[in-house]
Amino acid sequence: MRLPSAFLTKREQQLGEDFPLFLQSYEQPRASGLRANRLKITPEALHTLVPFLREPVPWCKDGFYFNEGDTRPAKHPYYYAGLYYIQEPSAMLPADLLQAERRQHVLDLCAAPGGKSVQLAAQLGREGLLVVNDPHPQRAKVLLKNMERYGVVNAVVLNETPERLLQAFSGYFDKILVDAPCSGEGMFRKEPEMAKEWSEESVAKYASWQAEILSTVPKLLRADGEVVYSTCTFSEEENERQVEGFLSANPDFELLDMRRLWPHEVRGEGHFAAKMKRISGTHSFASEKRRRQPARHSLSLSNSAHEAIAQFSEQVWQDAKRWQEWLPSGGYIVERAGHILWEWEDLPVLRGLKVLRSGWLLGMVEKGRFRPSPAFALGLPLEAVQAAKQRFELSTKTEEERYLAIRYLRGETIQQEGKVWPKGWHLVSLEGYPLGWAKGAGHWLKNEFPPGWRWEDRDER
Ligand SMILES: C[S@@+](CC[C@H](N)C(=O)[O-])C[C@H]1O[C@@H](n2cnc3c(N)ncnc32)[C@H](O)[C@@H]1O
Repeated sequence: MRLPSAFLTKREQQLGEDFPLFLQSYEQPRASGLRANRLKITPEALHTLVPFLREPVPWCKDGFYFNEGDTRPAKHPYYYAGLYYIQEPSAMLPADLLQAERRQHVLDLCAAPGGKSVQLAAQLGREGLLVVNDPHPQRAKVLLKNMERYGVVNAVVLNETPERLLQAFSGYFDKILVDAPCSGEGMFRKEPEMAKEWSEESVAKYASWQAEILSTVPKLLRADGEVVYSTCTFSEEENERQVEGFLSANPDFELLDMRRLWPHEVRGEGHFAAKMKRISGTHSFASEKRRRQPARHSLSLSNSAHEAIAQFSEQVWQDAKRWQEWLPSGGYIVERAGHILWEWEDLPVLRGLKVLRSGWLLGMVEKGRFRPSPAFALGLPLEAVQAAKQRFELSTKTEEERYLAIRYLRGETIQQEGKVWPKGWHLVSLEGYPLGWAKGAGHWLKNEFPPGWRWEDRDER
């Protein structure tokens, strides 16, 4: 691979006698990894279920290596059920360093496509609020899709600049991840095109953007809150210098931890992460920004919406009220223009912000009928799958079964000899994990797996 000479000179100055080892790392195959999605499955259970996992990633308890040559993990029905996220191993470091805790307010400021957001969501569990943001409109859409695919129910997805978040979230967050846009020097082995675009000017340009993004953090973070700043680049200007600049501009913060992963020292492409904590000050969320909320667990639904969901719940679970059991605690149901959502109770007023999603989209009420969203299925806990009476269970145990699962994921209508499906909604699951919806129509099962989410390789069997 041809690397820019100014880039090599900089690394030589930075690494000294380790520089030849660094250079040699470009001749090694790159490391590939995936991470168990704890919202669905433990790493131990995933390891038993999936044959292609290799050793654990040392700095991430949910991560594993896999060999690119053996398999394509993105072409497995388990991937569609959100059981794992394919992630470059060193990219697993920053969220593990931040460690979100139950009931916290967490912000992923530069979040798309959402690898670290899913990781933070799993740490948070179904309690607390995860705000994920990306200012790039198309990337924010991918971020939303990933939140839904991975069963994250307590995320707010925004498409904003950091500065504009202040109007709603000043002093609101316990933890913030700033996985900043960077010159991507750690991506050259994976995407050699990036090496061609690299220049000293681009490093300087990113460094100035990073400082600007970081400058909003103190205003968004509460007293004694923590921030992790990370990049997938090597330059000191984008890493240590940013941390130094941040700490000198904000003397109420201290450095808790700072780590670098180098590709010649670990199996990974390289990453930088620094954790800082606010040690003094009284910065706090202005309570007047809280919304006037209905009581906890309350259902502020119109009668017609209530009836429509009850009818749907009776079809799937044979009980009109059963659907409410699957909602996390600490939130409430809202209805907006026919959209039914579960939202976290502590959400501030979002007026004026570009909101792609403000919680768990359960579905829509159209002409008096409830249409469940794909996100509703994928966010359901496993008990909800077990309890479903109208359920279409798929498997990957035999070739035939695996092929049927792929046919569902491709969006095909399902017909099976001698099989009759009662009318109404059926929850589709894969070995007990929720996957989507289908509609019974006698000898047919109409596929409701959404077009943008489908298995695309037509030749795959
Ligand atoms: C390194 S990527 C984030 C990767 C992501 N954290 C993940 O793990 O999947 C950086 C992101 O920052 C976004 N970005 C660019 N300018 C930004 C800004 N001024 N403020 C916040 N995010 C920005 C980019 O659109 C990009 O999606």
